[in-house]
Amino acid sequence: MTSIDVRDLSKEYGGRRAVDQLTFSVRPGRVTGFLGPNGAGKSTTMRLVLGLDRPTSGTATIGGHPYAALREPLRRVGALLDARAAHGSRTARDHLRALAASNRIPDRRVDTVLEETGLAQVARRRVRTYSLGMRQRLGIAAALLGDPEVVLLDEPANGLDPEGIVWIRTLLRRLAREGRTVLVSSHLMGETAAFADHLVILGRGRLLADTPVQEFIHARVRPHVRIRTSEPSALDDLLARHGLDASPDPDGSRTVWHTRVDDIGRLMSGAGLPVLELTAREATLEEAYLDLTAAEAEFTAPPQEA
Ligand SMILES: Nc1ncnc2c1ncn2[C@@H]1O[C@H](COP(=O)(O)OP(=O)(O)OP(=O)(O)O)[C@@H](O)[C@H]1O
Repeated sequence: MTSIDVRDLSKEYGGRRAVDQLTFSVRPGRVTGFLGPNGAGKSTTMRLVLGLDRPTSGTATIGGHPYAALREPLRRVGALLDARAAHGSRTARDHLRALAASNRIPDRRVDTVLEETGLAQVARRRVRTYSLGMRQRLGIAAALLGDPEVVLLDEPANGLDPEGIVWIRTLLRRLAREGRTVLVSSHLMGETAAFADHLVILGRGRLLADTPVQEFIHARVRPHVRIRTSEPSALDDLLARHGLDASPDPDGSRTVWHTRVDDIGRLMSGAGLPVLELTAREATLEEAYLDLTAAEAEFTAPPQEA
């Protein structure tokens, strides 16, 4: 089983730290979502892992070895960094065949990944005629070509239509189920929550969180229930009597924190209060992420202009 291990990794560009003393591991058999605001250092970290850039200090290894030391790297690690990387004048099929030939990957893999990424019907068209979503699929096809144990994808859902987004989610889940190590950056919180088991979150080049998705959400967002009744003041009295923390919403409903619909429902029916609405609010990854990044902004000085 192959992990990605990042240890004390730093990268400076002209004295500015894009990646700052980063340490984390990406484990096999799960999808790790790689999150952080624009400029947080996600792409730089991926490039360092892939040996496309040299660290200022620290190490990034795959299965204990730097990428540059891997034999037949495409058979070990597949990556999508920039969907524009393919030559526009080539057909998708020729692009993949050239990649396969230079990495001693059997030609039959080309047809397999074209099928897998839904490009088989358009494989003989030149890449320059492709939409962004089709290029994205081609980049993913190239990443999967060597049947690698480790897959790194930088914003793979970029440009995909709703059907493509469902497809990528299913693909990522399958890759993890097959025991592969999958690191995926994204700005789409709803999507990340749908495909990721684990999160690594960066802010200004530093590690902010390395945690299972569910633990992260539950630690940062309180569960709550929304209630609407025709007798709001009686409801307020009832909630206060039971020591429940409630806040009024603009439409007259109440949000009650740290509680469940079953408990509130029982309480209201016991008190004979009419229930017009009673809804459990599931905490979302977006809420938890925004809570983390807001806390981070509060405790970090703004960057100095040069
Ligand atoms: N080749 C480079 N030369 C100079 N600065 C760079 C270079 N590559 C990245 N940076 C800087 O490093 C920082 C991190 O950028 P990076 O692209 O890694 O962030 P990111 O988290 O991937 O952002 P996004 O979500 O916008 O893709 C940014 O301030 C960026 O301007």
